[in-house]
Amino acid sequence: MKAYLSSGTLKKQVEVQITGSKSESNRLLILQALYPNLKIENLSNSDDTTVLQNGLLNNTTTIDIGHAGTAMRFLTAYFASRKGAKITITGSKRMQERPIGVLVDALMDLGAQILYLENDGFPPLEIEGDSIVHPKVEILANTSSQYVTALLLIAPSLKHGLQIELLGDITSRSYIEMTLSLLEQIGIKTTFSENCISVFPSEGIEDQTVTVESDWSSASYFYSLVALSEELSVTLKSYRINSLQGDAVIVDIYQQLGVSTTFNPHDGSITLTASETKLPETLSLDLTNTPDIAQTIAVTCFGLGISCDLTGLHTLKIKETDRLVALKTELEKLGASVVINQDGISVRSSGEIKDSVEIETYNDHRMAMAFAPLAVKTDICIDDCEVVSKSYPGFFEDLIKVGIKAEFKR
Ligand SMILES: O=C(O)C1=C[C@@H](OP(=O)(O)O)[C@@H](O)[C@H](O)C1
Ligand SMILES: C=C(OP(=O)(O)O)C(=O)O
Repeated sequence: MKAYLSSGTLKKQVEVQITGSKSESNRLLILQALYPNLKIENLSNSDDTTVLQNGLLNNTTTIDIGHAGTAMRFLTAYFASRKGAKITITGSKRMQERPIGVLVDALMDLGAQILYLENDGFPPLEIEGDSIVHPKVEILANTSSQYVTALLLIAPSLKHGLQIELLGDITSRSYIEMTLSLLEQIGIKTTFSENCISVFPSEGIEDQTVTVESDWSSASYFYSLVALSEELSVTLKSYRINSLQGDAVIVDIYQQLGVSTTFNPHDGSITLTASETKLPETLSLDLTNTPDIAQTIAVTCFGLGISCDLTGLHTLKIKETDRLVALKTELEKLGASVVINQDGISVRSSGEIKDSVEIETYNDHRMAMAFAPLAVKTDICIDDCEVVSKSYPGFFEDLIKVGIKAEFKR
C-alpha cells in the first residue's frame, strides 16, 4: 500500500501516546522468561516485540522472527543456554543476510551447540540448548551491540555469571548501557570498566513491575515534523528526564535544528515546540552510539535546506536494508546531492524539494517514517507504508492526528 501525504492544517497543540521502547521491551521480555516474577508495563506494540514474545512461547520447532534483529540475536543466546531446548530460528530474506557469526562464535566458545542451516555466519540457525558454565568470553564489539546484549541478558542466569571482554571499537554503546541499566534496575549486579563487563549470577529477583519508557526513536519523527513545520506543537507521552535510551540525545540535536523540548514532570510528557534558532549551515554529527536516528536527521536537514555530515554509521549497511544506499537513492530523487562512504553520509541541498516523489522503503520502517515528515513541505508518496509496523504500527494514525493529510491506495 502507498501513503500519499500532504500538509493539512497542522495542530497548534496535540497529544500523542507512543508505546514502550522496543529495545527496552525486548530486553525485559527475555529477562521475564528467566525471572517470571518480573512484570512489565507499557510494552511496545511493535512487530519486533510481538515476534520475540511469540518466540518465547516456544511451542513450535521453528521460529520465524521476520525482520527483527533483536529477536534474532536475543533468542539465539536465550535458547542456546536453555538445557533441553531444540529449535530452529529463521527470519526474512534480509535477516538471512544480516550477520550473526560473531554472536554464534562467542556462544560456541562458551560451549553452546549451534548449526548454520544455510550459509556460515548467517541465519537460519539450529540450536540445541545446554547449560553454560564457562565464566568468560571475548566478543568483537564493532559490528553490532546486539551480540553483546544477547550475552548480557542470559548472563545472570548462568551458573557463574559471565565476564565479557569487548574487542575492537564499541559500536552502539548506548544500547549496551541500556542493557546494563535494566539488569541493575531488576537487582542484578554488573560492572563495566575499560572493555570488560561482568554480570554476577542471580537465581531469582524480587517481585517487581518495570514500566517501559516510550520509544525515543519513534519520537524522532515528531522532532522532524516540528523542525520542518515551524507552527506545530506536539506533546508526546510517556517519557523520562533520565532516559535509558541513547536516542534521547535528539533533544539536544534538534535544539540546534529549532525544536525546544519541555519536560512535564506531572504526567511524564514532553512538549516539542518550534524555537527561534539560527540554523547551522552544516550539521556535523558522529552517530556511532545512536545509529537509528541517522535517517531522521539526514531527511530533516535536507528538508530545512541545510547540509549535514553524519559519521559513525558503518553499521547502517547491515540493518533492515543498506540504509546509506537507500538514503542516497531516495534523497537524490528529491533533489539532494548525496555522498556516502564506508562510515557515513553527506547531504547537500539546493533548498528546493521535488514535488510528488515516490519514496521506496526497502522493507525498512525507518525509511518510511524518516521521509514522511517532508509532507509538511511538499506532497510525497511513501511506498509499502505498512513497513512501519516493525517498530511503530500506529505511525500513520499519529501523523494524521498532528494534521498531516494521508490517503492510502493499493
Ligand atoms: O539493542 C538494541 O535494542 C538495538 C541496538 C542497535 O543495533 P546495533 O547494535 O546492531 O547497531 C539498534 O540499531 C537497534 O535498532 C536496536
Ligand atoms: C536496526 C533496527 O532494528 P533491528 O536491528 O533490531 O532489526 C531498527 O529498529 O532500526
